[in-house]
Amino acid sequence: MATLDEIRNEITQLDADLLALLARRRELSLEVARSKRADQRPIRDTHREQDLLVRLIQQGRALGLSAQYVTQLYHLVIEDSVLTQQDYLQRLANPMQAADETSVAYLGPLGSYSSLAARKYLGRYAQVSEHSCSNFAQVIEAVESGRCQFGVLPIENTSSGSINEVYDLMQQTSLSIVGELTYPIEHCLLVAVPTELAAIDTLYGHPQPLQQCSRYLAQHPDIHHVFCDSSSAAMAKVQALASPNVAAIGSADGGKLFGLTSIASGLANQQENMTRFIVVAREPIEVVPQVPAKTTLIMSTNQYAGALVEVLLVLRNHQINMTKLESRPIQGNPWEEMFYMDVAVNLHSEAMQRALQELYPLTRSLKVLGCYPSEDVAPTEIAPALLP
Ligand SMILES: O=C(O)C(=O)C[C@]1(C(=O)O)C=C[C@@H](O)C=C1
Repeated sequence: MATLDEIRNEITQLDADLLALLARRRELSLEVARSKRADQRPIRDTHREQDLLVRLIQQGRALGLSAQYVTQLYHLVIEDSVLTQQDYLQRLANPMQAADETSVAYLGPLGSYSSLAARKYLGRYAQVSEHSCSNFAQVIEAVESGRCQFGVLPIENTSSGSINEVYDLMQQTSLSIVGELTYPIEHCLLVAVPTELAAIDTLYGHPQPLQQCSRYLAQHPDIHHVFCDSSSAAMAKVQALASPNVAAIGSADGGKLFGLTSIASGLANQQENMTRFIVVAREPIEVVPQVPAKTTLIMSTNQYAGALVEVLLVLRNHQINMTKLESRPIQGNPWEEMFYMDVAVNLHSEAMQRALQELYPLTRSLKVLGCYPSEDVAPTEIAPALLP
């Protein structure tokens, strides 16, 4: 019988082979992207994906691998392939995004959810210079002034809803939205020294995570909450205090940067706790027709009954799918509302251009905040009839 070391050596070698194969697969998907660019075909081909998944499930079964395992694996592989192709085509169309180096501003020092999201979004750049800010307005200012190429701002959370301050800042700025990403949020109670929940009397946290964990925190009414500018500021505070009576609320990954350990996890009201971030830059980008796009609009409607309905009818008549509608008061004009809208369409598509022509006379003000690649790579489901 082989020794444990021998078996592990074989696993190590196998893993290296798997990675080399995945890297080769990625190279091939880039070749596909080049060919699709030449004949203007969309990146996504769900028929091809269905065929591929059905075949792989059959092959997997013959090897003793479950359909669920194979499907999960390949959803990930295909997502990577689609994103790699999108990124390639987008860089060709937007030379400003083709450089190896970039800079980004976000809320909170290293370890904040915004910093983790920024790192994920800019993962393909060889070098990223990071600027941490202590509020959202500073993030906007860092990009407006040209000190940073990108700003990453949270816009909505599945648990606590829209982040109004960011919507309000977007009313004022000349920046464009050039990207989006959704980042999973896992809130934990983080401590600096070994302790237990019953000993905690003070909890440091950013108001957003505290709100997202309101139900859990309501079960511990004796714990006093102290608001901080960011989750990292809360973690730094707890690290500095090094007391068994204090904790911070934040991600386990972020906590590690401050030497903190988690004593309770999964605290959010909603189990699927995700934050959607927008990425802003000084110049708008172009989204190539092969890449699914989203456009964000901000508008104020005329003050008569049914004005918003008319706007929505224009979208419906052009078969434009609205993925988000948010209203915010107009600063300085009590009782008047601004509407933010995300629509799943390219700004330069014929449908959107026609809709805009009809929307201008129906609105008092209308501004396009940006058109950017949609990050959703919805996994292809296999029609039951095709299941092997
Ligand atoms: O075959 C293609 O057209 C590809 O783009 C490659 C690929 C894949 O990774 O297998 C990726 C996206 C498509 O939706 C289908 C398949």
